[in-house]
Amino acid sequence: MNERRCTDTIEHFVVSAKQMAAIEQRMFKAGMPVAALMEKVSGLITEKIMELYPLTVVSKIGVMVGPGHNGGDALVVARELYLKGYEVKLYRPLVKGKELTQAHYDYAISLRIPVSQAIEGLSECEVIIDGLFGFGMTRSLTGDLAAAVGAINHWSIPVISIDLPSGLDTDTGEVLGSAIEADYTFCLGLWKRAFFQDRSLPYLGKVELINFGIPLADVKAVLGEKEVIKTMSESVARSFLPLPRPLVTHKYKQGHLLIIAGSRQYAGGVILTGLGARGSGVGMVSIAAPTSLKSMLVTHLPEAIIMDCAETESVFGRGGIAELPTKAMEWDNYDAIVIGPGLTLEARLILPLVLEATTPLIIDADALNTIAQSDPMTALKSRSETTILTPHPGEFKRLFPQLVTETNDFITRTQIASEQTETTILLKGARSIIAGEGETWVIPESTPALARGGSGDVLAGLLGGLIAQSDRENISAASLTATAAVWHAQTGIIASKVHSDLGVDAFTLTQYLSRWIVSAS
Ligand SMILES: NC(=O)C1=CN([C@@H]2O[C@H](COP(=O)(O)OP(=O)(O)OC[C@H]3O[C@@H](n4cnc5c(N)ncnc54)[C@H](O)[C@@H]3O)[C@@H](O)[C@H]2O)[C@@H](O)CC1
Ligand SMILES: [K+]
Repeated sequence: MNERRCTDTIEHFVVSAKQMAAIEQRMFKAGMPVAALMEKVSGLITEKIMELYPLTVVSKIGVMVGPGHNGGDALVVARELYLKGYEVKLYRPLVKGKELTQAHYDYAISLRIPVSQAIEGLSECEVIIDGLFGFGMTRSLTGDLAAAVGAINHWSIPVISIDLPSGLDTDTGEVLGSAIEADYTFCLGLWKRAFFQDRSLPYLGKVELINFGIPLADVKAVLGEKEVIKTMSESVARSFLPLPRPLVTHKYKQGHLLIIAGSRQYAGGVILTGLGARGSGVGMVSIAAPTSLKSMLVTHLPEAIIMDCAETESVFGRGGIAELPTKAMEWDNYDAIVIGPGLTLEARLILPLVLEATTPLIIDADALNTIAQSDPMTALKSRSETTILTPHPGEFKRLFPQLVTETNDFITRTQIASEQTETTILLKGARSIIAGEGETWVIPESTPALARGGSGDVLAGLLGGLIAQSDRENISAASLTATAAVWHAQTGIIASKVHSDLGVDAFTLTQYLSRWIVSAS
């Protein structure tokens, strides 16, 4: 990988609870005192809280204290805030705790920081700090603990969770019994997997990583080569773009993308895919679509070469592609192919041929549903060139029903599916996940404004256009797929700032694709 694309910093790594514990142990073994690390981390959290809620605005702070080191962090934060002049009140539902946590509790009592015996004692607070459980949470919350979490979620008091909202599984983001719905979560040291699982998003609130100086060597030693999961940041994604363009070039040198899409029933998907490709900057776009769509496509995408295809009978109102013209199947003419949007299940007539193409292939929408009806593993594994699948969770389930039953973890699911099919997979969601060729990427930011029909068609075209014009010798398909996912998500964010979360229809989205690139300069 090109050196300027530095993803080797702490902010990029994503770990499981087990890996985090192992990394922490290496630091302790090397001599870092546990208590010193807790002081350092909690000092940084205290600063953040004071920035968010200065004493001039807020004075009463409630602190929930758990039995482990998450509770220890909370007690150090409570002490520091108390010493700064805040009115702090503790709630500690479990009397037994780890030694260091107990020591901090004893000291807090010696300072006369008040303790409430019931959660209701915190109901008058202006902010609540959740230090019940961190990555050591192993069992479901029940009894008083679950009741306390329920009470806090019911009040409208802002909650700040330390490390992660108590009650969430650190890896899968599942709610174990009951979980805090935080307004802010300060994730400590390294991103945990839960932050990139869609189901945990309603609990996390705004998230921030508190970097307290974990040595990179310890992270790498624990993760090894195989278990690395990284976030694709905007700056890294930008570094993967085919820029600057060479001064002397021509359209076919800037990539030629073939889009195979559309039907009479779903005529618009092919336009949106074409507009997504246009936004990618790709040199040339060819489109194979049913003949009745031709004049419409020429109107919307005058720059594209339209190859009209014989249509299937519209018995079910489908009017899909019956046959691809010979010209379309001269695969060597193309640098990438996108197949799927709006094809209907008539895709079965052409898909076997397209799978044989010796060109990078992006498979989306109805092409995925068609593959799901046959034997996906065999169909995909037999391909010689790069294959990228872009399912949303419904399509993923149709393709890999067994995996969905076997694992609750969206990241693991994507990784296994990629290994089994020897493809790169983009599992689309509020936090999209990409796995391919041994790499795993997660996309840290997006917007619900993108939850609109056609949004995926735009992404397929954008991704196809990017793959077609990129230096594939040096940039992996997984990196490019993650780049397209960041580009798409950030475009949604930019467009929603102008049009609101309700105003980013798929066409509007295409009009903002270049803004993300320009926004960096
Ligand atoms: N990783 C690091 O380098 C650092 C970690 N720190 C803190 O340490 C935390 C992890 O500490 P711990 O490993 O002590 O884990 P936790 O503080 O998350 O809690 C573990 C304790 O809770 C108990 N427990 C788990 N589930 C329970 C349930 N449902 N009901 C009742 N008890 C339950 C366990 O038996 C254990 O005693 C992190 O989240 C973070 O806040 C920081 O202090 C400093 C740096
Ligand atoms: K917590």
